[in-house]
Amino acid sequence: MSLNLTQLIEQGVAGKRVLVRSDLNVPLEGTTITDDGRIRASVPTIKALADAGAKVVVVAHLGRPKGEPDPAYSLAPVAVRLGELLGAEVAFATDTVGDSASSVVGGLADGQVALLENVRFNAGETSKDDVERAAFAAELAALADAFVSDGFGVVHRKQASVYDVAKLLPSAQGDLVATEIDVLKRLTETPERPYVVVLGGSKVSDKLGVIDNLLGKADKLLIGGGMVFTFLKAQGYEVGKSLLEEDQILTVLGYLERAEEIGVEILLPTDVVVADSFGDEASARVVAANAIPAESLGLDIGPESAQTYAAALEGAKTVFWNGPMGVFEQPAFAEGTRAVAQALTTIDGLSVVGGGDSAAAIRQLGFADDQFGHISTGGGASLEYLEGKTLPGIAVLDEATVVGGLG
Ligand SMILES: Nc1ncnc2c1ncn2[C@@H]1O[C@H](COP(=O)(O)OP(=O)(O)O)[C@@H](O)[C@H]1O
Ligand SMILES: O=C(OP(=O)(O)O)[C@H](O)COP(=O)(O)O
Repeated sequence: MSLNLTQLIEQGVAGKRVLVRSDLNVPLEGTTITDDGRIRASVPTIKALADAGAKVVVVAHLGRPKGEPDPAYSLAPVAVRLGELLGAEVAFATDTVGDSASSVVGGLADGQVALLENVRFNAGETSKDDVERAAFAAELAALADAFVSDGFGVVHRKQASVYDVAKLLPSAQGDLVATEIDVLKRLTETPERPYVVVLGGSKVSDKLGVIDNLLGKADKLLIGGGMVFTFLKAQGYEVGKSLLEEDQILTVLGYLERAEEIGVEILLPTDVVVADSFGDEASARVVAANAIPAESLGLDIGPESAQTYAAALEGAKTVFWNGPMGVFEQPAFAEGTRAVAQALTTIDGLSVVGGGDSAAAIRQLGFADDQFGHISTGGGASLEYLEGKTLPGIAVLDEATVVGGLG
């Protein structure tokens, strides 16, 4: 069992430098943060440590820069927002493990917070070479006396600031990671029935693994978004220019057959909103799902399907939703996502929304976070957990212990 945050704090963190891995990967337009959900979710762990008198050193990534500094991916705007949410200025280091980091961390008073520049500006962070990654992790570890893993969105990544550093410092699990895992456990171990899973979005092959694992657990699976068309094709329908993963058709057929055998309902849309080209709102129109014209592409589930899906969610006691039902970024293709979100707000039980785009979608459509049971900060991480995979950033903490206090 890994150490939790309270246990670490009880070891005495006052005056100690605690490195916190948070997931502050927020959407930016220029330097404007368009959804600060991940920063908000990271605040409680950082604040608990600061309140206990620790010198808190936050390490995080933004986007996928190529292992070298790239101003477009600077965390500087995030430091400002984090400071606003904490109610105290956050010292920002303009590098991750260089002179600026040393001097900022060295200058921290007890209870103060610093944020290091984007950890992915260093090739060692994401290197596939264990030695190179460990060397970079050692540079990070040199900045701190203890480590707290709180970036749930990255616990499925075997990266230096998530995995290797936990082997070098007394390490504990942060409260955000603990909460996320608790909720996901409820989805996999003893879900209250009926249990409905809604899957959409565009990363089709990423999500098929979850279907494999959840088929035996859920009562109903509702399919939306870009996933729809691989299913329709598997059933022998034409899908025009819609998103299609040809190499997954056989896998999908297998799921459809297994679902029928074990009595799990897989719902597919009966109508679809199509357009002549991607995002062409002017040409949006509703067609039957089995009659998608060859020259058009499906960008949302249709109104009849939206109603069917909302009805299928009625009375559910457990719901997991990952991936928007359509290209919600544009009003003409947002209604399917809105209908599912609306239905989720009426669930008398546990509703979990996972995935960066799904969370952004519900906020963009005007829903409030507290209308849902839990909004996960990790899309890929929650999917991998539900697939039954071992998450490196979680597993490594089970090996880490604090022996004899923090010294
Ligand atoms: N029918 C569709 N065709 C293409 N893209 C779609 C379709 N439906 C939804 N999308 C897109 O899927 C994206 C989100 O997918 P994904 O990243 O898988 O979700 P999440 O981040 O919630 O896991 C959105 O940008 C949305 O526009
Ligand atoms: O945005 C994230 O994941 P998500 O899109 O799966 O929710 C995390 O910050 C992880 O980022 P990564 O997928 O670049 O490792």
